[in-house]
Amino acid sequence: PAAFAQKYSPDWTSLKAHTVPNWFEDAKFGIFIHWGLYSVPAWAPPSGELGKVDMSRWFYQNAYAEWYLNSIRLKDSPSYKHHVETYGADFDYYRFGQAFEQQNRAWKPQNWASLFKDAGARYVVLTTKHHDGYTLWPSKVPNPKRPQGGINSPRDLVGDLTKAVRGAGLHMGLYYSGGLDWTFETRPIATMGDLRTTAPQTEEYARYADAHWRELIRLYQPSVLWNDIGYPKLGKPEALFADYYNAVPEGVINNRFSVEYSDFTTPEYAKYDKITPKKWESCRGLGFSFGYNQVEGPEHVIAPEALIELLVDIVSKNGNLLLNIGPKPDGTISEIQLNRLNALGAWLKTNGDGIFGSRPWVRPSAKTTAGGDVRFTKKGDALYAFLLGRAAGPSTVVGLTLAPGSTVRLSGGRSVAWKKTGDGTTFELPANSPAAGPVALSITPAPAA
Ligand SMILES: CC(C)[C@@H]1NC[C@@H](O)[C@H](O)[C@@H]1O
Repeated sequence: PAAFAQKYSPDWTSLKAHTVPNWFEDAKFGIFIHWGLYSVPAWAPPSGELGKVDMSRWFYQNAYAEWYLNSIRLKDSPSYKHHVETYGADFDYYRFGQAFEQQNRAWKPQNWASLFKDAGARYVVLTTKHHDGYTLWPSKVPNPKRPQGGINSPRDLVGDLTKAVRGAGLHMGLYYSGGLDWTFETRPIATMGDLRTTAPQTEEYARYADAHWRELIRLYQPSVLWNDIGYPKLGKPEALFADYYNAVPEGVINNRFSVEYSDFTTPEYAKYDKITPKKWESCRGLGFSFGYNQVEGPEHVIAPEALIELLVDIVSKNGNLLLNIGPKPDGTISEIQLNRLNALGAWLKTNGDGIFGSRPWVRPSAKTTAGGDVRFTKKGDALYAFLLGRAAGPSTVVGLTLAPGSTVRLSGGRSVAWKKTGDGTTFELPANSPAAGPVALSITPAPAA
């Protein structure tokens, strides 16, 4: 057979012909995984969510446990104090590699794949190289700054998880820190300005990062290229993108190569407040960190109900939620993280019909006369209305008008009586609200507006 036509050429005009594939539009919910050497110390001051801590202090009290190496380079940080007390001032960060590699030998990736599938996730994104430069696959690309090695996992953690995730019917995406690599640049980052000036821009690093992305695409054909913190100016993203799409036509590329083209944007610990036509994906940890942080407790972790409502809100506005899990070095996941995944999975098992495969309606939200929040999605001939905040009994959605004879059902099929009122439509909900999460109503036919 003729070779596949190389549909994409290395120029923005050609690349802009790529459209977001349905699988990513339909997926709505993915699992991010931050796993690496930082998972061994697993320590950061839980100072607060990104965006809620003054940036002049953020780097000194960095809540991101995956930033441990940078944090201990700042000698007046709580992390440095912890490091000296726990490991000693002379303990080099990369020595955590021994514990990480020893402990993850017992890891069974299929346990993660089943857990994420049961949680309702449709795709997974794993860190392949975070800012510390350690690769979670046995890369054949030599690191010129680490001739002594110790910077590549001997076990193909990326390949093992990719195989298990695909075996469970989920898509597999890969994260790569293209913008920062602390084996190429050892100066600490204390300000946003440092973030820019410590991004390696040498030809040597550009070749290294490009070779890494190409190796990852060749070995794993990832469905998502989740680059982070930009890309070296001497890198050739247009060529990388064209080669990627020609190899993985249903692939998607995020906006953190910081070039003029992407398939989706990536608000971090943030979400948009209205329907945003360009596809977007909101990412966050369950607590304040992406890497596992052993000192995070329930007071730092999003509550189950808030997590479910977060997903519904994001989906009503054309987004996906990429929810992070930070595993321990041996691959086990903390109880509180499991608890949140199970809560989300339980709600989605009953109410996921209006989430997966849905698209935004003409407007994302409404209020009830009791002041409750409502979110909408559309799927086929049905409008889905999600009544947040444990709605129960007669509930009136303001400004919503149904066609005469419309059918309204609760998830699971029980029909719901409704009537037109002056303010909108009153639904006779069950007297007791569900265990956790919004009441989901399907309304057919979907009102026009
Ligand atoms: C959203 C997530 C991928 C975060 N991006 C910025 C990083 O500095 C941070 O550690 C984390 O990876």
